[in-house]
Amino acid sequence: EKVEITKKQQALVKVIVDAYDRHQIPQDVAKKLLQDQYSAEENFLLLTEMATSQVQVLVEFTKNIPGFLSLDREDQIALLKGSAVEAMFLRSAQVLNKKMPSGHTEVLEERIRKSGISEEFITPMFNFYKSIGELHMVHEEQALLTTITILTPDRPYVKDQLAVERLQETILDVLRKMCLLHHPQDPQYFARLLGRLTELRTLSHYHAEMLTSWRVNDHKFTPLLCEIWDVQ
Ligand SMILES: CC(C)c1onc(-c2c(Cl)cccc2Cl)c1COc1ccc2c(ccn2Cc2cccc(C(=O)O)c2)c1
Repeated sequence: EKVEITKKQQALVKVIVDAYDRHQIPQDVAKKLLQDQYSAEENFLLLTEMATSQVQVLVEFTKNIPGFLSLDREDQIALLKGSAVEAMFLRSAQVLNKKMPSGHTEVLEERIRKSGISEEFITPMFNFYKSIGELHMVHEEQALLTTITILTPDRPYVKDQLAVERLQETILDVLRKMCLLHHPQDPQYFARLLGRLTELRTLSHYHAEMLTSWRVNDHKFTPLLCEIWDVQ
C-alpha cells in the first residue's frame, strides 16, 4: 500500500535528526584517538574520556526528543540511566561502521580491543558492530533507532510507563514507514532493526560485567559515569 509520512511526522524526524547531528564528540577528544599511546591503561583512559563525552552528548540529544521534557522528572533520569549504554553501543557501532575520517575507525577498534575488556565481551561486541553495519541504516533510521532505545518504557524505576510508551509508539510508527520507504526490497527490514534492540539488551548485561571486571582491576571512572552507571 502507499506509504505516506505525514507533515507532522516529517517535522518530528527533522527535530530528532537535527539534534542527533548537532551532538558530536568534541574534535579534541576524537583527535586524541590518533595521538595518545597504545597501552591498555592509555586506551582505558581515552575510552573513559570518550564515554563521558558521549554521555554529555546523549543528555543534550535526549532533551530535544519531542515530549521527553514533559515526562516526570525522575522518569527522565530513569530513562537516561537505563538506556545510556545501549545508546552508546549504537553510537559507537555507527561510528565504527561509518569509516570515520583518517583511519579513526581502526584506531578506535584497536583501543577498544586493548583496554582490558575480556575476550568473552569483545566477541559479542564486535559481532553487534558487524550486524549493525550489515543493515546499512540510513541516517534518519540511526537517529530514530537511538530515540526508540531511549524511550523504552520498561526500564528500571520508570513510574509512568504509559507516557513513555505513547512517545515511543509515535517514533516507532514513523520509523516503520521510513523503513518501507528506504528499503522497499526488504519488507522485514523494520523487524530486523527492532531485533537489534534485543541484542542491545544482551550487550548491556555484558557491559555491567565489564564494569565489574574493570573495577576489580582498580580502574577509575569519571563522576558522570559513576552516576549514570551506579558504580563506586
Ligand atoms: C568507560 C569506558 C572505558 C567505556 O566503558 N564502556 C564503554 C563502551 C564500549 Cl568499550 C563500547 C560501547 C559502548 C560503551 Cl559505553 C566505554 C567506552 O565508551 C565509548 C567509547 C567510544 C565511543 C562511545 C560512543 C561513541 N564512541 C566513538 C566515537 C568516536 C568519535 C566520534 C564519535 C561521535 O559521536 O562523533 C563517537 C562510547
